[in-house]
Amino acid sequence: MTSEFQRTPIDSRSRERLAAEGLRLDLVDPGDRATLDLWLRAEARGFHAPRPSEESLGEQFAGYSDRRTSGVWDATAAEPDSPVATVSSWPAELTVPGQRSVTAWAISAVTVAPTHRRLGIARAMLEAELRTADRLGVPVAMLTVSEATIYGRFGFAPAAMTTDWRIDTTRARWTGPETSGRVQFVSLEHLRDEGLPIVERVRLQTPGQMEFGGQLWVRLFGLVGDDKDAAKHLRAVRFDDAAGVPQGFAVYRITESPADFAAHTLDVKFLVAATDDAYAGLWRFLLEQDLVSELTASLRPVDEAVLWQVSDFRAVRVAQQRDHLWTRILDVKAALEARHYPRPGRTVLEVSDPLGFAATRVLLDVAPDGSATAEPFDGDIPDDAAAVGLSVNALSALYLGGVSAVSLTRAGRITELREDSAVAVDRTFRSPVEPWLSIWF
Ligand SMILES: CC(=O)SCCNC(=O)CCNC(=O)[C@H](O)C(C)(C)COP(=O)(O)OP(=O)(O)OC[C@H]1O[C@@H](n2cnc3c(N)ncnc32)[C@H](O)[C@@H]1OP(=O)(O)O
Repeated sequence: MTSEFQRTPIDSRSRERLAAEGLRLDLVDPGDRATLDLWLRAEARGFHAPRPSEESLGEQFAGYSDRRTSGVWDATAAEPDSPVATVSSWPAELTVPGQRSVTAWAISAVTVAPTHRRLGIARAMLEAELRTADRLGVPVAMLTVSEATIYGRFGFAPAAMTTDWRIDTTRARWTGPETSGRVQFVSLEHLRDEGLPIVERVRLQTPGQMEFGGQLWVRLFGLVGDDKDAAKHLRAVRFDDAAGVPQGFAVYRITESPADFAAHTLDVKFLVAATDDAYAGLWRFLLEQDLVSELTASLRPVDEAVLWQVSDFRAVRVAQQRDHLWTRILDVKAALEARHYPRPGRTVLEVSDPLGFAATRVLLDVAPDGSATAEPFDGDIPDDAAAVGLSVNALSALYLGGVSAVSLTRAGRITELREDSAVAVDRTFRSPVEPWLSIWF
């Protein structure tokens, strides 16, 4: 059974634009295994990944049953049934400030074959995705990106950042709280079957987290696709509270140091904790492993609390900090009204959008309970309102509450239409919880 978003016809403007180049933009029927196999092979090639095995193709076929999958075909190619470009998308709940969520159009698997690059194929596919989401009434689009140079031109901006941490465990003595629960080993299969409810339980706590399951979930444990060899090295632990209720888990890999058997590296692949106790218990366990001298943890929050739970601040270093989740507002009113705001106030936002979706002027009016209305507004700026002009990119960067309006103003990305409005916008938009997304999609 396919859903409406999968059945919605392919965008006619992009289809016609590519047809004029002799190319066919089309949907892949999720039940058509042969076509999806060719699509998956093209996608793997597009990301310079190895050719997928038959087993992996079979597993991915199941995983794509709940996605909208599109491709571009060139009838003049040597193998005309193989797509020369791929993209897939689906609606997913994205957490926004105030422990709420908004439906967002997740876009993934954007590839164009090297033989067909820079002909405007990606632009046609991306614009088609945005128009399709808009037509379906989805107010925000989102993606995680291979390169930070591609998606700004389509109105996207980074809204949640991430940090890769590197910890010298010989210096990082535990000074955090004692916990009352216990950590125990579980199998990867156990986590696959039992772990997702814990992830779901905490999803609304952090802006930027998204609803996920299926392939994106099992992929974390290397239990699908051609990563099964690598999964042999993974270990999983679960934290149970004093009452025996599972409250978190971690998946990690230890790599032996060839030079020194007491200097292994522990790499944290995924860690989720529903309570502070679980967080402390899992981190302490990971930091106190014998024969390990270094811990690495990638795709973690920029404000990782473990920094404050060890004896030596400088034992914890940032290996890398970068953009991670990019968002793109399509419907300003619906997007802004979906989240909550930390304090009441009024703001006039003049939003520009070269692609048209979000070009508007609204009055954002935040009530004392943090809820807001964002009505189209063409009057004079009210005396008590802040007012700024900004692109849809800048508004999308602000959306999850992790990017500073003051910084964007200093950078020339926001124009104050009334003095000191940047500070006021910051007070309105900033989230007390730093946005973070814990997966790639
Ligand atoms: C959400 C995700 O899936 S992220 C993954 C993105 N995919 C990859 O990184 C896989 C490898 N790369 C590719 O497959 C392709 O090079 C793509 C998809 C990035 C671009 O496809 P193309 O069809 O060549 O892009 P297209 O010709 O439509 O270009 C669109 C615009 O983006 C620009 N652009 C395209 N690729 C890049 C790039 N890698 N870096 C910067 N700009 C780029 C073009 O200059 C063009 O700009 P303009 O329209 O403003 O003049």
